[in-house]
Parts: sequence; C-alpha cells; structure tokens
Amino acid sequence: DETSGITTITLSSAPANTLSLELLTNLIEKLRDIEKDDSVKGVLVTSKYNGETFISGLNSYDMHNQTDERLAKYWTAVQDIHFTMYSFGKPIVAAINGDAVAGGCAFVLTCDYRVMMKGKRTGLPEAQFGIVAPFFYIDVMKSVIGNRQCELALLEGKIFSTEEAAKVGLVDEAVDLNLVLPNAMKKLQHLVKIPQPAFKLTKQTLRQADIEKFIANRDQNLKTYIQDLTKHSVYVIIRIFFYIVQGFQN
Ligand SMILES: CCCCC/C=C/C(=O)SCCNC(=O)CCNC(=O)[C@H](O)C(C)(C)COP(=O)(O)OP(=O)(O)OC[C@H]1O[C@@H](n2cnc3c(N)ncnc32)[C@H](O)[C@@H]1OP(=O)(O)O
Repeated sequence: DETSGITTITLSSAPANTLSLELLTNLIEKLRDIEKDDSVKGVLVTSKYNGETFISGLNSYDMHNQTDERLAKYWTAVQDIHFTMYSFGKPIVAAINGDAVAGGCAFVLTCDYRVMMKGKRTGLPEAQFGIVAPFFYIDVMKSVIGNRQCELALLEGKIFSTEEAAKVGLVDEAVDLNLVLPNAMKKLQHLVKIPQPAFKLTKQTLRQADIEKFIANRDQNLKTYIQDLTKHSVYVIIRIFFYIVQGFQN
C-alpha cells in the first residue's frame, strides 16, 4: 500500500507452507529488496491457508536423501531467513492465521509482534523428533519467553495451543480468526509511526548479542547439520511424518 508504506507478504506454498528451498530463496530476496526500498516502512506476514496452516516447519523433503551440496544450500537458506528476519531494520508483524510449528514457530519468533488465531498450535517440538533444535531457534525462543519457560518448553518439545502460547508470551495476542489480520495491521500501523532510526537502533541493540553469536557459529552449525542429517535423516524424517499423522504430544 503506497500511502501507508506497508507491504503484506502472503505465504502461499502448497500444501501447507513448508519452508522449502524455493520459498526461502524467494522470501530472502524479497526481504532484501524491501530493506533497501525507502517507500516501504513495515511488513506484515500472513498465510494464504487462512484458518489452517501458517507455516508447517522446514520441508522434510529438502532434508532427506539430498547431496551434501544440496543440503548445504538448504541449510544456508534456513540460516539466512532467520538472520534476515531477526536483524530486519523495519517492523515486521506476523498475522498467524493457522498452525506455526517447528521452523514455523522460529520464523514468527523473529518478528516484532505476533497475533495468532485461537485454537491453533505453535512451538519447537524437536525433542519429540529425537533431535536438538538449531541453536538460533533456541536463542530466539529464550529471548522472547525467558530462560525458564524456554527450558520447560524445549526439554519436552512442547507444542503450545495459541492460548498457552499467549500466557508465556510466545505470541502477543490470541484472537479469533477474523481479528488476526486487523489486529496485526493495527499494531504495524502503530510501529511504522515510531521514528524509524530509533526503532532500528533499539532493535539492533536488543538483538545484537544473539546476532553476533549467530554470525560466529553459522559455519560450524552448517557442518554439524550436514553430518547429523547424513547420519540420522531417515530416523528424523520418519519421526516428523509420524507427528504429521498422529499429532504432537501436548
Ligand atoms: C536435523 C535438523 C532439523 C532441525 C530443525 C527442524 C525443524 C523443522 O521445522 S522440521 C519440520 C517439522 N514440522 C513438522 O513437524 C510439522 C509437520 N506438520 C504437521 O504437524 C501438520 O501438517 C500441521 C499441524 C502443520 C498441519 O496439519 P493439517 O492441517 O492436518 O495438515 P496435514 O498434516 O494434512 O498436512 C498437509 C500436507 O502438508 C504436508 N506437510 C506438512 N508438513 C510438512 C513438512 N514439514 N514437510 C513436508 N510436508 C509437510 C503433509 O504431509 C500433507 O501432505 P499430503 O499428505 O500430501 O496432503
């Protein structure tokens, strides 16, 4: 919208907005363009699958049965989206109109404000898959909900209902579906009116330690990811699909 300076990104990767290499590559490019475009003041992110899924996590197919080169490309994109969103110089608000699990939860945690539809699910279930969540997923959750709540959640791979997520501050508002977009937009319209250099610097200052840690550790994390997936991918993928079919333990 040219008058408000707000851009809406509607994720629409069938069937359930998995964070595939293609989706991530397009999104990173779009966000980098927006960052340079002075006419854009803020970004609202939502999903085409209104009332169903916001993001169903990383794409299982991109993590299984791939060459090391392809795995590296995928994981670099996973790291890049995290870093690009978390260090984004303009306000980003998530209008979470469906489930946002695993990589989907980490994605919304990088935003500045989260409005989520009641009765849906979010959280980092990696422990239920028998794996450790990437350190930058853990760090962003810790910075949003605090160390103790993060321990309670991650040690058991807890999947929160929207209402539970709102109680611990994992999302900022739990609302009926029809209010997700309007409430998210209202918050964003407020955020874009804050003097932008102050907004950007304050955000940078708050997030600087995590960003520096991320930059220092990303190469090692990429190596570890490729080794782990080469060894364990069959097991991990089977667990993920088990939870797609059976649902997560609450
Ligand atoms: C080793 C390093 C990895 C470290 C970090 C990992 C992070 C991750 O993000 S791993 C991926 C974790 N994601 C999940 O476990 C979510 C799995 N999905 C679900 O639990 C559900 O799909 C849902 C709760 C998000 C939505 O449920 P529902 O509305 O009932 O939709 P369906 O389960 O029928 O799913 C529709 C369709 O989408 C396919 N799908 C869903 N998630 C994924 C995925 N992550 N990767 C690939 N495909 C996925 C699902 O199989 C269905 O496909 P069809 O059967 O062909 O319709």
